[in-house]
Amino acid sequence: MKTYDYTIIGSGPSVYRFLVGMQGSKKRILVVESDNFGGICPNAGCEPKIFLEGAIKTALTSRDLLNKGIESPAKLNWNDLILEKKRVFSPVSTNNQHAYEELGADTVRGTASFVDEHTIKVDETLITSDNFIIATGLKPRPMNIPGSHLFLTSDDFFNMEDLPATVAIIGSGYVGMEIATILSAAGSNVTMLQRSDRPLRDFDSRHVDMLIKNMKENLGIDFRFNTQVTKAEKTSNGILVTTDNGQNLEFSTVINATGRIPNINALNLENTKVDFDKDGVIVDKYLRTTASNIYAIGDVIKKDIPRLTLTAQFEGAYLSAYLLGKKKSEIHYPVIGKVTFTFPQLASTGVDIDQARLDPNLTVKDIDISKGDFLYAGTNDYNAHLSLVYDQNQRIIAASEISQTASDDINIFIPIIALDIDQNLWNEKMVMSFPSLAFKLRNIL
Ligand SMILES: Cc1cc2nc3c(=O)[nH]c(=O)nc-3n(C[C@H](O)[C@H](O)[C@H](O)COP(=O)(O)OP(=O)(O)OC[C@H]3O[C@@H](n4cnc5c(N)ncnc54)[C@H](O)[C@@H]3O)c2cc1C
Ligand SMILES: NC(=O)c1ccc[n+]([C@@H]2O[C@H](COP(=O)([O-])OP(=O)(O)OC[C@H]3O[C@@H](n4cnc5c(N)ncnc54)[C@H](O)[C@@H]3O)[C@@H](O)[C@H]2O)c1
Repeated sequence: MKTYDYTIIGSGPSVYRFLVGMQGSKKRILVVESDNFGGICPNAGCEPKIFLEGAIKTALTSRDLLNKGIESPAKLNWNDLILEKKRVFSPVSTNNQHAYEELGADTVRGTASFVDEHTIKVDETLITSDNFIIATGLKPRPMNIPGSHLFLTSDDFFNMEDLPATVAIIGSGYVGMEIATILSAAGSNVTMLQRSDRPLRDFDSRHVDMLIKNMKENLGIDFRFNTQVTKAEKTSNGILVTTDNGQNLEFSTVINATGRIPNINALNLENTKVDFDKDGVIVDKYLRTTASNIYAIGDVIKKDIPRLTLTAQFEGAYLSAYLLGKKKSEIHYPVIGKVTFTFPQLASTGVDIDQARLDPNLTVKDIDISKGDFLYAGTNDYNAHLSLVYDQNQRIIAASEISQTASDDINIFIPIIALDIDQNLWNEKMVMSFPSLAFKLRNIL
């Protein structure tokens, strides 16, 4: 039986960066994947999502400019769009498997579970390894209510060949809000059923309110807050859902977007000393679990920082450097940018802006970047707004933007915060392209 130095369970973005870091080390590495190689991001997450978003954004931008220079807005054809997505993304898993092999790893398909701390079973085959790395990510949170088997998940959404006439999305987090934008732009009638009164808790609440107003007014999305679905049943026309406030609502399709939970059930962690709870595998500041030869990276670990592709990759890169002795210090996360790819987009970086508004030592500047000195800093975007947080030294420590270009604009603020760039440095060392938001910052850093 072949034995390995490192066996990795899962093959998502965290693993890709780990393998890049281990390249040339001569370590014997195995990657075990139960589903698609490359994990969620390139198969049923960020990448197919942003592919769909390209067409969606074009159509919605043209709608926004109707009678302002555009005569007939672009109309989406869902069937064509989803077929094109399938054509482009069908080779992704195989390509990733090959890429991992080219990086020096063996690969095997199957579901891994621990037999003991040095052995896993992949389907019926036993594999031994000196060390393991758990990188199994998250999976959709099941809803324990009658009829929940009728609901689709985000994985199903990416293969939905027919556009539903009416769709309910349960949960208004990142996944729910992005799917709602895409489906409503394509022509579905969308209703959001949200348990609390506040979606997207990670983002500035004022900008979230602006986003919801936009999604209601421009996309016609119906938001129902403080609403929980208590049961669902099949009807001749679709699915009838009942809510805790006594509503009976019928939809062609219902999508469960109530969050994602650590994908650890199949691992049989009970056969190891690895500690875990409902929020994930517990690791120390070196990404070591409580079993001395088992590490964990990516979305599956219990952490306070956002669960995103690039934070997962950062952990993969850190762990490879740590295991090769190139890095001895604890993991220190960099300044992180977060985006929801809605229309408009919402993006932020740095400290929590809602908290900053309550802190007497901090100043928040709210800027309408669709008007005045900032006019058309982005595109012809009539809803653009930027909030910046300054510390006592007048240095920017956070930014939040809602606009059609927020996902790119936020990247201006990441180096400003991470490298502590002040007004002098900005104006002396850099000339931004013009017209652009970056250029318009020349007087406000
Ligand atoms: C709809 C959607 C959109 C997203 N959009 C964005 C975005 O725009 N930007 C962004 O930064 N992030 C986005 N994310 C989050 C991003 O996809 C994740 O943060 C990232 O994929 C995490 O990488 P990972 O390496 O932790 O594992 P994952 O990508 O989650 O991969 C884990 C892999 O482990 C496999 N696995 C699980 N259990 C086992 C087992 N027992 N044996 C073998 N294999 C196993 C799974 O099949 C999976 O392929 C999105 C997520 C979703 C769901
Ligand atoms: N653009 C991006 O970067 C992006 C996009 C998609 C996903 N992601 C990542 O994927 C992960 C999962 O995102 P998500 O949107 O699935 O989860 P989430 O936790 O962000 O959102 C889930 C939402 O569902 C609501 N909810 C929970 N139970 C409910 C119930 N019973 N009824 C009604 N509402 C309910 C919650 O209040 C919350 O608003 C996140 O970690 C995120 O970082 C990122």
